[in-house]
Amino acid sequence: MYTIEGMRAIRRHLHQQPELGFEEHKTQLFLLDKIGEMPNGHFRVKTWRTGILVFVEGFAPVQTIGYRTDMDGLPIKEETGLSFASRYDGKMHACGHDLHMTIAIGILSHYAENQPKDNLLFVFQPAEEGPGGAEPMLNTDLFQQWRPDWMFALHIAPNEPVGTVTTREGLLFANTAEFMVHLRGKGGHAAYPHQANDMVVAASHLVTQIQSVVARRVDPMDSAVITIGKIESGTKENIIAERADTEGTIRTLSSEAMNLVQEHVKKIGAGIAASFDCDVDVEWGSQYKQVWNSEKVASFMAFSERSSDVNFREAAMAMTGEDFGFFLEKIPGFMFWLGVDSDKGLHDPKLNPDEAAIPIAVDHIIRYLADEMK
Ligand SMILES: CC(=O)N[C@@H](CCC[C@H](N)C(=O)O)C(=O)O
Repeated sequence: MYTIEGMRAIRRHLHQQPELGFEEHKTQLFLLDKIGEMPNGHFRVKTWRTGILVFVEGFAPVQTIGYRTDMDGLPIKEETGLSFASRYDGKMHACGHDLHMTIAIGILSHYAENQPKDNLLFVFQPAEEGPGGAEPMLNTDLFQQWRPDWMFALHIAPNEPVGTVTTREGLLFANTAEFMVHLRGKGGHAAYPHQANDMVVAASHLVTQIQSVVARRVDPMDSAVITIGKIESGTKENIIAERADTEGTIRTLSSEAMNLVQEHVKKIGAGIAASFDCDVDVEWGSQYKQVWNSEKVASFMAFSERSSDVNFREAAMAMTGEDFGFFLEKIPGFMFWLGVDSDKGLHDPKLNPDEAAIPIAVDHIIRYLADEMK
């Protein structure tokens, strides 16, 4: 089994080579190497696109338990200044997937040397940040052939101290929908706005009106967030822009609120097109199902509560998204947060999770699985 130093080296290697969704080729090769180095007579290893499935045969199986990690990095320029910072300009493991993968490898290395009683399925899933690897992976014959009876996963929590584990029954993470709005008008000279059709002004109205959907359309007892994370428009201060392109994401606690918000984004797009006499095209990207923890989480919560190696607290719902929700829609299971104590949060260029959380998670999960396989 990997030592703490061994796991740290794996994490740092992965951290240096972040790859975007479905481009995790080097990550896949590196993980396959690590899996290949383990005593693996009872492992069956298959790849799917840039992902990996490892089926660990139990010696007296009555169930198959799945454990999933995501693999991709984000298009963020790292600013941590760490000696092992990303070597790929403009890409960073800023959502902790380097730790997630390391923890999965750490657990797997234990079962390489200690054949489990039940079957285990380790799911190394690509493209969590987009366009979404969970849903297509779930639908493969390969996954269905090894389909677990239940499964679980973790996500790092920068705002929680190391040693803290939190989760809850029911909704943990929100429904999400990415959207892109493309506005097309007529460019021109800054001094002659009446001869042009300014897409900077149209996009500004669009962004402001979209924010009013949450304030004035969603039931305040429900909840939603719309973030426009990107606007691209214009070339120079004295040229009226003929085009503007925006990208955003919608987060809701209920699927009803998601339908309502999407309808209103479309209506606002049509309204902007009419009032600014321009073309507006609303395009939808990845849409993730909520992460809904089944009753299965109760045994993990009870185990964590009585464990002296972690501090357990019940989690609040979060507006983060996770395509692990697609697995949980079809297979009972749960996700939990793992404290990594970073003063910078997820998707921040200075995110710096404390690596001390890695062996704590590995040990906690191995002991939990031992309890579940009794
Ligand atoms: C845990 C986390 O940060 N997850 C991402 C998931 C991205 C979903 C999708 N790309 C979208 O933006 O809708 C998150 O941003 O919450």
